[in-house]
Amino acid sequence: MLMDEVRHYRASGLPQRAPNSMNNYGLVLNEVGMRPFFTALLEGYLQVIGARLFGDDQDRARTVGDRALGTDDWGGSSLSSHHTFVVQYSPDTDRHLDMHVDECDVTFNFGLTDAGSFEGSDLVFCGMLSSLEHRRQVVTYKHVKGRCVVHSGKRRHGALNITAGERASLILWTKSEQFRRTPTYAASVQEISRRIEVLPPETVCLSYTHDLDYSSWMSTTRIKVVVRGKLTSGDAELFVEPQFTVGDVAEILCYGTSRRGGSWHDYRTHGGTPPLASLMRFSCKGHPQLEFAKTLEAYGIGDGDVLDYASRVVRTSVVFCKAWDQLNGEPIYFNQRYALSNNAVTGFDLRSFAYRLVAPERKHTLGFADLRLICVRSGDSIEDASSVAGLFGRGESLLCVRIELTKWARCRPVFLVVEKGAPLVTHRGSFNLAIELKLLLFLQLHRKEYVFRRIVSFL
Ligand SMILES: O=C(O)CCC(=O)C(=O)O
Ligand SMILES: [Fe+2]
Repeated sequence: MLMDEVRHYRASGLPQRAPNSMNNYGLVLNEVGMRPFFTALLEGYLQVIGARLFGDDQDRARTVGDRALGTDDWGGSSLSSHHTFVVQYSPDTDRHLDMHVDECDVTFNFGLTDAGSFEGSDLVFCGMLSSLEHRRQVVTYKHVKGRCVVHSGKRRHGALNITAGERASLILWTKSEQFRRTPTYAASVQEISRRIEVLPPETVCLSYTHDLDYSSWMSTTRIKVVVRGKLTSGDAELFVEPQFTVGDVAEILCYGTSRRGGSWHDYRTHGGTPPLASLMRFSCKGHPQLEFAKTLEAYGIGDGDVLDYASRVVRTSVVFCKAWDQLNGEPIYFNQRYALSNNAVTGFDLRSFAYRLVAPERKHTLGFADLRLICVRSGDSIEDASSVAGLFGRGESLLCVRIELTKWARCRPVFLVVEKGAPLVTHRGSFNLAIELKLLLFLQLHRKEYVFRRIVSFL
């Protein structure tokens, strides 16, 4: 019945937003008139359970049956508010949920789908946020319809890929405002330094969104796919991480080699034009002309991950962004991308490109000679004859290039040069995902294929 309501609401066209910052599919039930019902559920039933499992020393049970519970006080004795939503997964929408902790103190997660109607999508629980073992696996759970999993919001968890069918869960994130004001709370949500982890993290507990060291732990095994006779520039090699889906790689090739062909999603749902990649043939392990899917199957390629995807496939390039303010502030909009396809790109190429970007805005008042590029790190002017690849400092993954106009105006376009492939950039002591990776991550999560097509090109 609840799922019927969710479907009806979603079909109604009434306003709705994503259930939380990580799930895109589902519905916030509190926002469609159901808050009072779930408040009653919390007050009538769940508070008691919260107190027994995560309450103060008087309320908290020490054992369940003859097993030690081993939980701590997470404000379960005074749970007072809730954020209640439904999340949904399917192979074509949200496929998985990256490792995370919740924005709450105690989470109640009810399975809404028959276990037989989906495959995969197990919930994986790892350690507590502030423990040395927070990236070690503790238990894996397969949802059962009608059964509720109760866990501390601060336990690291995530959902594995769903490989078939659909799954939905009803989730109540509950909070204790009272507990949040205590010093115990402040101490227990301190993230521990990665440096003092005793055992190395387990891959399944790594988060590509939250772990700065994610890529360094991921498998480096990769295969080489050679694309023959499809590119005007000749044969090309593509390195592929084992986690890639067939679709991920096919899409890259598809976008890189041709703008023709439909999207995988439309093709699977409605038929019509197949994606170009499905018509392509590849060579692998000495077998020429293998169908793409077969090539990757031969290597047991699994599911994809966008950071490695970006780091292995989309190589160094120059991203032109405009920002009116701080150099490392959020750029106001994404403007244009210049692919550094080889080491031969020179300062002159960059300046010509920059000129094409700036000139239309300055009407006809800007001559080519009015424009100079400055490497922000060194403060040096970039000479026309210099190699752009050589501008990256050792180990540096972000290089800012400022455009200077001899006739200076208030608005200064700022150009960022990003070496894709390094998910992190350090600038003035802060860590950030490189802009392109943020975009890729966003696009991967939101599956905005039309935008994706515009920014990813095969080098
Ligand atoms: O997929 C699930 O059941 C868990 C979802 C979850 O962890 C969350 O929304 O916080
Ligand atoms: Fe969660």
